[in-house]
Amino acid sequence: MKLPRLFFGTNLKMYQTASETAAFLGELAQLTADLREEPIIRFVIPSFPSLPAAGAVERNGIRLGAQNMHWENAGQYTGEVSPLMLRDLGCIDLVEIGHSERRQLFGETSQQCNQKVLSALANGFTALLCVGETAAEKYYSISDETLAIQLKVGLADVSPAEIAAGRVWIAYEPVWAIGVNGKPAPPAYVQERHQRLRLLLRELYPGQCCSVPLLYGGSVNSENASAYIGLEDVDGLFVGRAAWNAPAFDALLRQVYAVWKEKGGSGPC
Ligand SMILES: O=C[C@H](O)COP(=O)(O)O
Repeated sequence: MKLPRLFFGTNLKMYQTASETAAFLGELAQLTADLREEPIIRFVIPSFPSLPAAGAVERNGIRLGAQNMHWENAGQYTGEVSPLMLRDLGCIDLVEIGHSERRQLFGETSQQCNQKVLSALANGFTALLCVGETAAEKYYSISDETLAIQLKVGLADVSPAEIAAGRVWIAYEPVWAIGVNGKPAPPAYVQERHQRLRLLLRELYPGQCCSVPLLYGGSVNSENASAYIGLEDVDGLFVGRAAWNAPAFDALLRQVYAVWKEKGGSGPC
């Protein structure tokens, strides 16, 4: 069985003001309007303050996400944003959880990611759970162990029904491959990790793992994107720097879509 859609989106991290985000999204919506009826899920994940402005833009089906979320609806958590606050905006489709910058720089644990995943699902959002090993974990050949822990803990108590509904996405992003100092991962290495993640999902959710798209992220650009999306177990790409202006996002998406169609869709499961 193949996943019937290509997943392609960007995380804007702590870049772009609200007005810049709205301009980016508006241009992107126009450029990619003809792709709306294609089997592609396009998504953009701006900063919190940009979400209302982004929500007001005509997006032509581009989904909008938040970069993080607390698991409680309200409470004494200075500086945090609750699911209730995101729901109230009325424009959020997905919530990104456990990006390596959150785990590495702000000490987020897999248990906290799990609370966020459960809360995101309970609040009607799609949960985009990010997993990835550090350079040290790779050096000690424990990448798969790290990924298994992050996945199993992150998805604890997520029901097969939630999985079947397609409301959990996984992004594999090796920490050492992300950002300006990142080193692009060899495609064969990415395929091995994705295959292991798929096997793990199959064990956790027999018969349902096809409903979970596996996205790859980390220094994706026009040079390497075709190789990554051509991999058997890569269902989509989660891009940073290379997709932060609308023409670049659009061009990369079209390049990737052509390769994805050539390989006959995503999967197998
Ligand atoms: O969320 C996106 C990733 O962190 C990838 O960022 P990058 O493509 O700039 O390395």
